[in-house]
Amino acid sequence: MTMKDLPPALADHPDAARIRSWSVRGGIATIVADASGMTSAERDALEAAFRAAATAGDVSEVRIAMTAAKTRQTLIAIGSGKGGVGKSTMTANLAIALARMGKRVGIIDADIYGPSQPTLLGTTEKPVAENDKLVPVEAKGVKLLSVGQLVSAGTALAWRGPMASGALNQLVEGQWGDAEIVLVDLPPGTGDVQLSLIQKARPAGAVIVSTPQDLSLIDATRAIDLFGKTSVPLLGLIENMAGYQCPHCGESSDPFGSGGAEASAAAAGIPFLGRLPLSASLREASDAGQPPAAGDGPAAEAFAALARRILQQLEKVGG
Ligand SMILES: Nc1ncnc2c1ncn2[C@@H]1O[C@H](COP(=O)(O)OP(=O)(O)OP(=O)(O)O)[C@@H](O)[C@H]1O
Repeated sequence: MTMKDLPPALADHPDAARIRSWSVRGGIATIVADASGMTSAERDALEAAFRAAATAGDVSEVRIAMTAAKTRQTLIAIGSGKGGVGKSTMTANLAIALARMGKRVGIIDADIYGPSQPTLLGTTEKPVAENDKLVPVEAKGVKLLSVGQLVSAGTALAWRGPMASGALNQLVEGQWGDAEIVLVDLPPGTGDVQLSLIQKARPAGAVIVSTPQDLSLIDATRAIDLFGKTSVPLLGLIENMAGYQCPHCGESSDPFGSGGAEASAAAAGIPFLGRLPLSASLREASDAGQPPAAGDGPAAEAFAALARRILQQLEKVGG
């Protein structure tokens, strides 16, 4: 019996294209169907619908195997040498910008010192576990698993090496399903927690976020070294809080100097991906769970441009 012999009720099902093989022997029908990209509830519903549609005529028993081609996620680590440079804000907005470009995107918020992604994406939903794996929540079109969803910020802060690594593994090994790109918001710094997370997650590339001050750039160089030592390709450096445009007179100034990040990137031999200015409205919107990348102002365009450059670099390193 071939696919052409599908019973009419099965052939007419809107998801009939998912049927990979069909056979009947001794009154037992066997269906193999592709369940890629479906949630477990959708998968169960489809299995029940196929079973009902196949039970006709000589068929007294239906065996169904739902398979899912595992989407290989491309992980991109977002790191910084020091805290407070806007790494989490950047991660949330880049994820949304990538999603708006049609990518299926996830975020792993591994920042045990300040897991802020739930706030940035405006969600308080907690992930559930299915088959011992955490199922990411959806917010602003992005899948999210965060340390902040598992424990209080104070608890995470007190974690030491193995505990932190164990918890972070749970995030990495979550049910990322059809997500193509997963951004990993790393804890700031270059210690053991970062090292073991990088070794475990094996990101396809890393992006470093820095502010223009010399001290931040020195720390950024340490983060660059960390990825270099662990053989993770550096996709480039983003300069955040670069320059300030006065909301009253419109005049631009560079309180922390200008050109430092570009020079640091050049010295380290990595691409400079672009800059984002210091902006009170960006801070207010981000902290209120309204990422500007989801809107259509100049900030959304700036994040989209950074996201495009990241994809270009990713292609170059074969990620
Ligand atoms: N370009 C910007 N202009 C103004 N404020 C910004 C900008 N980028 C980030 N911020 C603000 O700076 C603060 C720190 O940002 P964020 O939490 O993203 O930094 P971080 O590097 O992830 O810090 P940590 O790793 O310590 O949690 C937040 O209040 C955020 O809204």
